[in-house]
Amino acid sequence: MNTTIAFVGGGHMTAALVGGLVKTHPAANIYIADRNDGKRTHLHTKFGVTTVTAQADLPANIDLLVLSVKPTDMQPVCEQAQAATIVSVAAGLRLANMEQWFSSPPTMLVRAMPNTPAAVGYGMTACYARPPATTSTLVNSLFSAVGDVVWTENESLLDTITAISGSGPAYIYYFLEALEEAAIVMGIPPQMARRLAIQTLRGGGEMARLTETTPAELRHAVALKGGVTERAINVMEEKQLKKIIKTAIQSARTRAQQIGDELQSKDN
Ligand SMILES: NC(=O)C1=CN([C@@H]2O[C@H](COP(=O)(O)OP(=O)(O)OC[C@H]3O[C@@H](n4cnc5c(N)ncnc54)[C@H](O)[C@@H]3O)[C@@H](O)[C@H]2O)C=CC1
Ligand SMILES: O=C(O)[C@@H]1CCC=N1
Repeated sequence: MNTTIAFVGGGHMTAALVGGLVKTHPAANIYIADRNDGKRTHLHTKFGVTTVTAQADLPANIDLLVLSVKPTDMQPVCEQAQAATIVSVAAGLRLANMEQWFSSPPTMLVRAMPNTPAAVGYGMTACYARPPATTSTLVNSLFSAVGDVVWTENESLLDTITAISGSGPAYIYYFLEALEEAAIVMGIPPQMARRLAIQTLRGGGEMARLTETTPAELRHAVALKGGVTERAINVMEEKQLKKIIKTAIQSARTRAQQIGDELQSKDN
């Protein structure tokens, strides 16, 4: 992918995308605008990319512009944005809303929801394009360089996807914290506890990915009747852990929808 890619916003999500991208894409073709000095220094030092203070200082010949600021900071960024293909990774913000903000509308506008494991090539990104049912090869190559990509023709699904795979890494880290803390409380040395927890999560995920077996069947193959694991699963069932997780995810989806509503009502 020998294209010029620029990012507005050099925060967590951009750092993750660029971290994955530089493994296959020349750093010389990546530009990042961020008003924060520390973020610019960090990104330049770590990845060798070019950083600028203001969006207006980005080069004119950008093939792909990724807008990666907080949803509430998007309007002035869109007003200044100039590129044939523009991608927003902002949670909640709807494309119909964004379209009203461009003084120079792009030919292809995409709303994407990536996640931070893009940094290590294991990202998951969902995309929706305007006009609907179109896809962009350029945008697809950006996100497939850092993981898996799906396209949807239904923009509202992106709010749900945000709560599943956009936020999902945080749920996984939370579970990891719990696994690790349980191990330490029961006497395992901290370093070993982390290793046990991470490799178990990694192995479980990889096995679920590589086999045809369903997650429930994989679970039953571990939780033997009358055995050890069954006791733990029973406690999780009694405490309705699945219900808690589903309620939590619905709450995250509601927040994504709220962000979209708030930005829309600000515009009307
Ligand atoms: N952090 C995550 O896991 C994910 C974040 N997102 C989305 O990505 C976007 C960025 O999120 P983060 O990187 O986590 O936020 P962040 O707060 O870490 O980074 C935002 C950056 O934008 C910069 N900025 C704001 N306005 C600017 C402007 N006009 N010109 C130049 N720089 C400007 C800030 O200085 C900051 O460094 C958000 O819209 C969020 O919804 C999407 C998926 C996952
Ligand atoms: O929490 C957030 O708002 C962003 C969107 C998905 C993950 N982080």
